[in-house]
Amino acid sequence: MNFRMKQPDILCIGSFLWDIIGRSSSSMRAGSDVPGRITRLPGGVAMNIAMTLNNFGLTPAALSAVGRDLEGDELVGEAARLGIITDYVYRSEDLPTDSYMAIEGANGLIAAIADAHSLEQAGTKILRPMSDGTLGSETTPWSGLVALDGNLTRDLLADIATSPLFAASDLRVAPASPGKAERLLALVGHPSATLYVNLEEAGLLCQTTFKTAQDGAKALTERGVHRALVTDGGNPAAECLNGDILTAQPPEVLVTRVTGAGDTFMAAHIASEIQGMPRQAALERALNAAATYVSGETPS
Ligand SMILES: Nc1ncnc2c1ncn2[C@@H]1O[C@H](COP(=O)(O)OP(=O)(O)O)[C@@H](O)[C@H]1O
Ligand SMILES: O=c1[nH]cc([C@@H]2O[C@H](COP(=O)(O)O)[C@@H](O)[C@H]2O)c(=O)[nH]1
Repeated sequence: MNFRMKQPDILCIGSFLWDIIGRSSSSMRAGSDVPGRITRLPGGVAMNIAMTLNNFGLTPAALSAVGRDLEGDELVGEAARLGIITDYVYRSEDLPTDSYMAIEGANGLIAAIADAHSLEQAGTKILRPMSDGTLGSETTPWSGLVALDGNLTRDLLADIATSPLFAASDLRVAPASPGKAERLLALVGHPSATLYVNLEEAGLLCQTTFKTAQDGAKALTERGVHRALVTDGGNPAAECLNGDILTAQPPEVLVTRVTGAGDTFMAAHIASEIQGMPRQAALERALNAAATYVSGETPS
């Protein structure tokens, strides 16, 4: 087997796009026009998860839609440079590479727009390598890990929930944003999916608000989610599987960044389970890794 044909440890399905982030040290509001810095970084939830899994020593493969434009070439090149397998990405002739734009002031995120239209329009084409025999087929489906993000349309998520292509996979699912959290309702009732959500997203999925991660995880599984992991910032997180609830408290840290905390938690949890850690130990390691990340260091 040559290097290019390296078998992935996990398929990351969802958004691979460019994040364009404008940051200013001034406090901002709607209509502000202030000096600051504008950066462009690889982003999209599936890309963020893939990058973090890579930091934990895993080899992820991307399943996504990326345009055959300059932005797409650069994005695929950057992902490959970071160690992500990009051979299975659907490169569209007519759809542009997606992007996400956010404005952050001294007073936090002012607003963001996610333009994931190409991913949405490409639909099932992004899954072709799972059906044409490259990574699997209906008769011999992919039987490893899958990290799925909630940027896919609700219809495609509903197809995935019943598709024979995913019947043997260990499906780990993350919402794309609180605004898209409800799309994950398509996976309620799936026999083996694990959902990774924060407390707000747990509430959105259950059309209520929860006081603790424990309540959120319990309610999600009672509604038909196979396994739920719910985080709550610096407060205890919970995992519920078959009515059995585990909780653990993240260590106290000085917070210097929060964007990406949930992705770090999910990637560290998946990596810990691949290494054979039992449930409580995997939960604790993931909480430690995410706390280390928010404190400004790079966990591994
Ligand atoms: N203030 C904090 N102190 C310690 N750990 C934190 C803090 N905020 C986040 N974390 C870590 O990041 C994880 C995910 O954070 P959370 O805010 O719940 O998710 P999201 O980033 O998805 O909103 C937490 O479970 C914890 O491990
Ligand atoms: O509808 C979406 N919103 C946000 C993201 C991604 O999520 C990250 C920022 O989200 P947060 O601030 O919640 O960490 C960015 O990388 C962005 O590309 C996405 O894929 N889809």
